[in-house]
Amino acid sequence: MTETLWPAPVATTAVDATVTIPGSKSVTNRALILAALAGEPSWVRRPLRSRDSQLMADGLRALGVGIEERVNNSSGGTGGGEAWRIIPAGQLRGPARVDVGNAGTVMRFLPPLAVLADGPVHFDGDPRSYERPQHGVIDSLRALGARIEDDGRGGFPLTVHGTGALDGGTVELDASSSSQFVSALLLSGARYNQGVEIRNVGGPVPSLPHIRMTVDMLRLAGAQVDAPQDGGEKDVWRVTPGALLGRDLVVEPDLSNAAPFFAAALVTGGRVTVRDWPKHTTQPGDQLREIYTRMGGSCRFTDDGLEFSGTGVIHGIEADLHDVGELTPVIAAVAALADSESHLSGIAHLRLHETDRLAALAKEINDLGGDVSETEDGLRIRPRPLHGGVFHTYEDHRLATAAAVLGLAVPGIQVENVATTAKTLPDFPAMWAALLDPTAARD
Ligand SMILES: O=C(O)C1=C[C@@H](OP(=O)(O)O)[C@@H](O)[C@H](O)C1
Ligand SMILES: C=C(OP(=O)(O)O)C(=O)O
Repeated sequence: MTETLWPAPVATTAVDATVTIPGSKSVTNRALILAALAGEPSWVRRPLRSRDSQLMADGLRALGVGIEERVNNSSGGTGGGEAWRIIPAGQLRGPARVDVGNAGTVMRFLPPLAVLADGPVHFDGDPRSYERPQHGVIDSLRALGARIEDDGRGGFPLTVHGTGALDGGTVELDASSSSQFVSALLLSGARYNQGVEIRNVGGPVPSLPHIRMTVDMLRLAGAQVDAPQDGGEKDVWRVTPGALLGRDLVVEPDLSNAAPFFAAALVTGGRVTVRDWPKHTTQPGDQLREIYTRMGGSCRFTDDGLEFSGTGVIHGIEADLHDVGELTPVIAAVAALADSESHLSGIAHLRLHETDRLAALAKEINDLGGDVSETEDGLRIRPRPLHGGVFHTYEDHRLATAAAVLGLAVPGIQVENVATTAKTLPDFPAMWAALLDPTAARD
């Protein structure tokens, strides 16, 4: 097979740009699920339009949900731009076929909703979807009363035999490999006859901010939720049965996708502003403010958004990224350009993400002359002078953006399959070019 290679542009001067980052994947896909389960239509404004959100929208459409994509709507409130009108199905329908791609949110969030369809829903996805853990969703749904046929190993392809309703109740699971198991059951749980109570009996759950996002969004849709974040029992989440309200929601920019753009400020000693950075958010990307500051940058809120400045000197970092694992690839790239060693921990679960991210980062950075080793639960990164070469991305959007960050400082990096960024950031190569072109960046 021939490789498609993208020459990562080198920064010849310090960047100085203001960037609009498309909507959050995690917020968009939760908003779509909650709108599909609501008792009335909803608006989702400034949604992310990417492979993962398109897969979610197509999956819901297959189940009978109406999703009208409108550009420049004038139906009021929050200004122009894109808005999706979501019309719940009344009765979700089967038979249906759903492609989950390699989208964790689609593969985990849709089966719990499909149990409410009135017929079989067949799920399949990319080869990697066969390897990513699904047991926390499938075994739990079975324990709550659902009939599911799988591949014999508890994963995709699988068929959920929807019967229009699910008893629900209490379920124990091991959510140490993905927070998405908990979010998935909570999101649909309000529509189960007895609601759902989820008890994690495994190790610590990663990505807790993403569960907070689920809880907050459920509450805003009118659901009653108990969660450890509010003093509830540790490792127990509960949603009471009830109708969900339609909402009019503006999706925040995807703060995790801001990671490479702020990294450009750090690496080049420049300045990048991300527009519309929320003052309060459950997105894990908000922790970039603290992490990149520890690495030598500084940030401040301006009238436009959040401005990050770098000096060109980057410090290594000791960081437990258990809560914010999806930031790891870009942080690892920045760390490889630092003036001292870094140790990233708490991220063993990244071996089960889009690819084995720990192995991939170590191999690809080392192939450029780096010195990265895998630890039991993370990476040790010792900065070395790097050289050009092909950086493989393993169909992982965040590997591609990490490679682009390295390319700012290291001439001759060729990124294989940069198009994989379309999972959450379809216009990445054009956005990156605009970042580096002062006239385009001053938009
Ligand atoms: O619920 C979500 O939207 C997400 C939860 C996290 O998954 P894990 O808990 O599997 O890491 C995160 O890494 C992923 O990018 C998005
Ligand atoms: C882990 C990620 O995605 P997914 O939703 O597919 O789990 C990610 O975006 O970094």
